[in-house]
Amino acid sequence: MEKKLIRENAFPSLGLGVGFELWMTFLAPRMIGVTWLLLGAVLVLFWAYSWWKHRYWANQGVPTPPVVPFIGHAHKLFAPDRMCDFGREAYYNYGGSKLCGLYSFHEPTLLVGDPELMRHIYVKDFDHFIDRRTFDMPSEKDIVTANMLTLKTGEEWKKLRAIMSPTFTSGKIKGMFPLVCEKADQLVSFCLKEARTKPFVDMKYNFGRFTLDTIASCAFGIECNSLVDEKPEFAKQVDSFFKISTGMILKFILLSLFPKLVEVLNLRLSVPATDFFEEVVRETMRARQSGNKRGDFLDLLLEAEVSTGDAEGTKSKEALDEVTIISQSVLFLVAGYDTTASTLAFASFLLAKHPEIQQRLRQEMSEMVEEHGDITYQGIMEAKYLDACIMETLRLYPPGLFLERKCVKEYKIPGMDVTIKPGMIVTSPVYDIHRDPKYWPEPEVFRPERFLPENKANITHLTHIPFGVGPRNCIAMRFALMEAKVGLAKMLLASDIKLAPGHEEIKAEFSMGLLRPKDGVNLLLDPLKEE
Ligand code: HEM
Repeated sequence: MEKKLIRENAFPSLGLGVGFELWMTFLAPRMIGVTWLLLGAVLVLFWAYSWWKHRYWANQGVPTPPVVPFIGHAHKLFAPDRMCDFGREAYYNYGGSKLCGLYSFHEPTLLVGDPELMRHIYVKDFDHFIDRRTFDMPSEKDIVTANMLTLKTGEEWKKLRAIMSPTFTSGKIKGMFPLVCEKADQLVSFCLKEARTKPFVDMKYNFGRFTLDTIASCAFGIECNSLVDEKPEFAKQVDSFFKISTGMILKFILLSLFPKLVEVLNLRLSVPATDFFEEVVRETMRARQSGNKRGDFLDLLLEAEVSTGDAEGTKSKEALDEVTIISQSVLFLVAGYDTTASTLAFASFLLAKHPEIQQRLRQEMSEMVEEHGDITYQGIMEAKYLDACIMETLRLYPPGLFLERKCVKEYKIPGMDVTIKPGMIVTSPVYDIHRDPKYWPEPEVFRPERFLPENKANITHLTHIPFGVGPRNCIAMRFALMEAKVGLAKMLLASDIKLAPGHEEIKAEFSMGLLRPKDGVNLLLDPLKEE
């Protein structure tokens, strides 16, 4: 009776009466039970679906690290700080040194570390793997990023790459040499000035200013003055490209899972600093169109706007649109900045840690100056120990941790029963290959001699790949090497580089596929000449 009263009081105005009581007493618990049962069934079905999806590699006899239902390995692949450790685990423990299957949620991807297999994928059968991963960037705000060469696909990529490649012919690089030397001299003065007033010099910061000023000057004739201005605006803006926020990672996860939602929400995926560089390039283009030609990268793109002629000999304009030109220009400024600066920073740290190697390199530089009268293009190109030191630095610290290609035509891996389907991503773990004791005895040791001409025959083909592999490798490799060599040679001739107390070890940051020094590279500089 008491129970009944309470129920009636609880629903006084609804007038639910006896029927409701019946429902509450007998049917509701059953309904709840049925709902749980249905939910459980859906979950089991979804789990079974996930399990079946994650059988993809096992069915082809390809090893995989343990998978987590539904997410596969995405929690490790998308976590910037875990990605590298996971790559190493897959490389050494799950067959990645040959090939290993991974899952980004339910999407199978392949990790290929075997040099012979890489030769097939990246070089010989490149027409099956011409693209990299693409992102649908529907927002107008991302148009500059979406049109960069790095994201271009198929024929469009081929055409654009052919237009951009002549930027770095031997003749053009030689022509840029005096400009690079000028910027390197500014770098040396700036560093020595800092050495007089500060307890140590942050070489990552300073090399970053040097590489930014150099690429801006060589490719566009823009003077950034990052080594002269107190508060260099260019440098501040370019730095923001390399600060990866949680928001950005979440946006990319959203993009890979729900591209339509990103489109509906009109989310911006590119870094806001892109707008700053877009404006700089627009201004420079306006100056060029009024007649100032330099024969540099920007001119190449602008001239490609008016290339003519088809098979029948009819004149046709094949213009590069303005957005395409701006996109490649912004890409060059950003790509030309961090990679070379990190290489130089790591090299100077390694030389500070190994004074005997530093001394041998300085000796080679002094002999070059004695022979040629100054640092010359020919002298730099012929300096074998300098080349070996840069190559060994790039082996230990390759700025790009992974290479990546997207399959565009079904591909059967030679000699194996494994098929790669169109759309599948193939990656290669550069960092792990570079430190694999199978290819590099005592891999953790900085030993430039490995790259001297007499020892080069001992290096297995495609086990030293800091600039990538095949027709889609780094477009600016020869320029980057020349720039790094000039910067390092000038620094060594001007100053002894030493470890700073409390900064004897270097911390590296493995972030979104890029390897960079963490928290700068702080060193002591001891000038070799009276100032
Ligand atoms: C030490 C310096 C550098 C290193 C280690 C480096 C490394 C790389 C790597 C690993 C790739 C991908 C290659 C592949 O997928 O096979 C790449 C691509 C690229 N790099 Fe570099 N890079 C450096 C300097 C530069 C500079 C100075 C520029 C521009 C001025 C530049 C522009 C590019 C561009 C545009 C691509 C995309 C090529 C394409 O998709 O066709 N890089 N770089």
